[in-house]
Amino acid sequence: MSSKRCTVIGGSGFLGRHLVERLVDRGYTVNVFDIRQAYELPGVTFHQGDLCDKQALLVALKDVSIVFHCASPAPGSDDRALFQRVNIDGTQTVIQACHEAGVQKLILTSSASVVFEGTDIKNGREDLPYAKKPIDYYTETKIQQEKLVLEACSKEKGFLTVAIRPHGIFGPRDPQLVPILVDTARRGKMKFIIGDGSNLVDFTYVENVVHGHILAAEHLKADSPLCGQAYHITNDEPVRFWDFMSQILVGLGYSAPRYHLPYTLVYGIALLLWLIALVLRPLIRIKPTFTPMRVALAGTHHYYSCTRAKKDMGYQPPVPLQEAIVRTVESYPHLQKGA
Ligand SMILES: NC(=O)C1=CN([C@@H]2O[C@H](COP(=O)(O)OP(=O)(O)OC[C@H]3O[C@@H](n4cnc5c(N)ncnc54)[C@H](O)[C@@H]3O)[C@@H](O)[C@H]2O)C=CC1
Ligand SMILES: CC(C)CCC[C@@H](C)[C@H]1CC[C@H]2C3=C(CC[C@]12C)[C@@]1(C)CCC(=O)C[C@@H]1CC3
Repeated sequence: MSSKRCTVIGGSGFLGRHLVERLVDRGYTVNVFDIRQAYELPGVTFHQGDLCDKQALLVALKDVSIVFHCASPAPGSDDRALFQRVNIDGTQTVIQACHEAGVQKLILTSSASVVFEGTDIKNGREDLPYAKKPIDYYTETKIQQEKLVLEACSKEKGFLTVAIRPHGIFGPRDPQLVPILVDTARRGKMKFIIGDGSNLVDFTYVENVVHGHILAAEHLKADSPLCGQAYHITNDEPVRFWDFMSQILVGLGYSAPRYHLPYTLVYGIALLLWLIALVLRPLIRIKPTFTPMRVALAGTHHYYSCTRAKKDMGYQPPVPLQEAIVRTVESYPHLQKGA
């Protein structure tokens, strides 16, 4: 079995597709497994299916030595059953399928948010405890998913696992950060800064996240420290949340937010709206823009140390933040003001 044959579960998604493209450039033979096929690429074989379906997975894992698992329901969803089914039950199925197919390495895309409880994290390391009160169902199931994958690591069985924890991924084709930001600005709701605007956050360029995944796959060996460990992968350049948002907005021709609102007030209102939406759900479906989760992310410090990734796999972010912002803004001409 060639060590350069791999399957990317979730390979039609934002991160997954960037990962697939880079793997192909590096001479890997790549299968994509996803519930949807979003594109075609020479040399890439697509397998459409649900990762909860072991038989479908086994076809995509045949003769493969590395599996990257970067599929998840969208974090913004409030469908608890879906998160449980895909992130927990589905990940268990992925692990079983890897065993049956003789896969040697499983690289999970986890999230730095597994330790975030809505309060400040400054230069957080991987040994911070998992959040006892995760901020949403997404985070709750990402914690369980990461535990499952790391516990499955077994040198005896020849099955090695590692978890990559990126934070705030952005870049070309991201369906989330820039589109939500622009939509909010177009509706005239990006006028306010939540809190004093000094909170530092990690935003990580997608190519740097891809680089971290490939380094992890190539350094994961029975005698390496990576086995069964989690690694933060960030741009290693914490930035003020509101400076980052303003740079993207101004780059696309919109005004930067200017007026300050107290964090506790906005968080309280977001919580109230969330409760109202919950009560009214049987009658009408309301999706507030400022959810408690988004307000917490916008108003607190949350940045992480990637010292462990530097030490164990020689990680350095290849694309600096300012260049990443320019590339991202240029990649969304259709979201420019007036377009
Ligand atoms: N976007 C971000 O800022 C961050 C994302 N992550 C993690 O990175 C990973 C990739 O995220 P994105 O690329 O942003 O999301 P995405 O939504 O663009 O991609 C996820 C892919 O998973 C596929 N998928 C979902 N359910 C599936 C199922 N049952 N079976 C097969 N495929 C399924 C989707 O069709 C999609 O193509 C996720 O695991 C996410 O939790 C972690 C930290 C930050
Ligand atoms: C309306 C504005 C106050 C905020 C607009 C931007 C947000 C959409 C994004 C800012 C931080 C982002 C983020 C994530 C999703 C998009 C943001 C909320 C994640 C929740 C995605 C999944 C993760 O694992 C963690 C990310 C943290 C940062």
